[in-house]
Amino acid sequence: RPPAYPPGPPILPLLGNIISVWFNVKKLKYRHKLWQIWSRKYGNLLGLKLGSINVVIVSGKEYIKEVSSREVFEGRPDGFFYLIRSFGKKLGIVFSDGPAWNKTRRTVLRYLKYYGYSSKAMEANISEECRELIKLLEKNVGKTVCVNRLFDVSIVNILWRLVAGKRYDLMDKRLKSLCDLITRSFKVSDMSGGVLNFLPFLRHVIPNQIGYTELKNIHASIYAFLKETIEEHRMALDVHNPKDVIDALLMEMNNQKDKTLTDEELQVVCLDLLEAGVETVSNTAVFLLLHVVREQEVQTRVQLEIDREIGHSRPPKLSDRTRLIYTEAVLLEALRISSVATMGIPHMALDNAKLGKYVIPKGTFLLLALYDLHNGVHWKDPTIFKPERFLTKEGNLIQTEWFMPFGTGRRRCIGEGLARSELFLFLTHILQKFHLKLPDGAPLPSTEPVDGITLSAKEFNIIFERRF
Ligand code: HEM
Repeated sequence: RPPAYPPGPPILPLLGNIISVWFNVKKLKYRHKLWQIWSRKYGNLLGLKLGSINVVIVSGKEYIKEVSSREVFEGRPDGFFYLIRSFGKKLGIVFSDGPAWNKTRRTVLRYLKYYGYSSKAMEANISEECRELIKLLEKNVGKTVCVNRLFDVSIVNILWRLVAGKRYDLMDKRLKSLCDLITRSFKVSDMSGGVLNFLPFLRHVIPNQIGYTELKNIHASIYAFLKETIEEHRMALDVHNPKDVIDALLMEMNNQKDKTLTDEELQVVCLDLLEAGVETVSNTAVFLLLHVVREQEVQTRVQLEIDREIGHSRPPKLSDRTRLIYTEAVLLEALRISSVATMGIPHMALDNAKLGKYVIPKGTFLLLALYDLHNGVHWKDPTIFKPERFLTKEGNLIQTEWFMPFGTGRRRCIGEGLARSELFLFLTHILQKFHLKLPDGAPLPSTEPVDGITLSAKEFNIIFERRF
């Protein structure tokens, strides 16, 4: 028999699995939970049809690695949901593919590095944001602080200093509302694109109910901010002294012969960096606080390690990472247990391809089950926050292929180094100075996340107490 499409639940004409997905997600609350349950039933390659689109859920480290490493699966979906954020075209880095993606990814990385990415300047940049954040927390010592959006502006600042050469005050109203917009856009749907992707004509019938109106308005506001930023750069551009990534890309635009780099492309690149680089780190940092306030022994062990290896007279540095092994294990455990990018970013088959004993038709979306990889059967007591699982008996860090929060292969995250540095410096700066506790009588904050494009923590409060 010729190879078939991977197995899955029964497919209805026209709608495919949309109705059963809708009912089950309502019941289970999380899409990744449904994919997990169905994958256990049908296998590590779960074949679905959502509307007219084939969607395969890829589970287990072997298949996730295989899909991430084969060129034929290097595409990104071109469904309606993905393209409304980029003028109806495949632009930028995150949702483009082919030679244009490759060129843009390499160019942007080159300029990010030139302007300080992964260098000492980057460390100075993150450290400055940590100092500003500590100042803000100093003003709130002893008070009840809702921490869910605590890191947003700091994280935009770190990225924005490279991209646009500026930072904002942590209380800046415009930047805070920009961050709120990004957060809201991440809650409208999930990485599969939802109804808007699979039944896009519904936007003409029930635009509000399926999130179309909201997404359109959000993107219009974010683009207004980006256009203004780019215009300011264009007016002030000094061709002898480009100051940041936007300047460098504007110069490249002026000098190019093939006209491939357009204004729209530049705007989408900026949007990509903001969307991919802010919610992911911010939500993981908030989960970190959630876990260390819940697990007071973990918090104490990190503080003892900081006291022993760094002391109180100087701030933490990235070079301390090699000695703060337990703290590193805490970061890895937070990235594992809270896996904010539950299904990575969807890949798309660029041609018909064989995978295992099945055939994946051209145009199929492939969602990588990263949450399941990190919280599935491989891990002992996966729901328990246990940093020791990342440590050998001798106290060294364990590397495992069952852990790939940033993906793998040519489409892997370009922000891994930055994200890990940010998380390390935020956590150590905060725990060096403060003890984190819950307000009197408050219940333990829930580890149950809120669903969306990335998972986030439910609202909770912390009291920051000065340690010395
Ligand atoms: C905890 C933080 C982060 C997590 C968990 C995370 C996770 C991921 C994952 C799973 C992917 C998809 C890999 C794939 O398609 O196979 C990805 C892609 C990407 N990430 Fe991150 N990321 C984080 C932070 C960042 C930061 C700080 C930046 C900004 C510099 C960033 C920029 C990107 C970009 C541009 C892509 C698309 C790459 C491409 O399609 O070629 N991410 N990330």
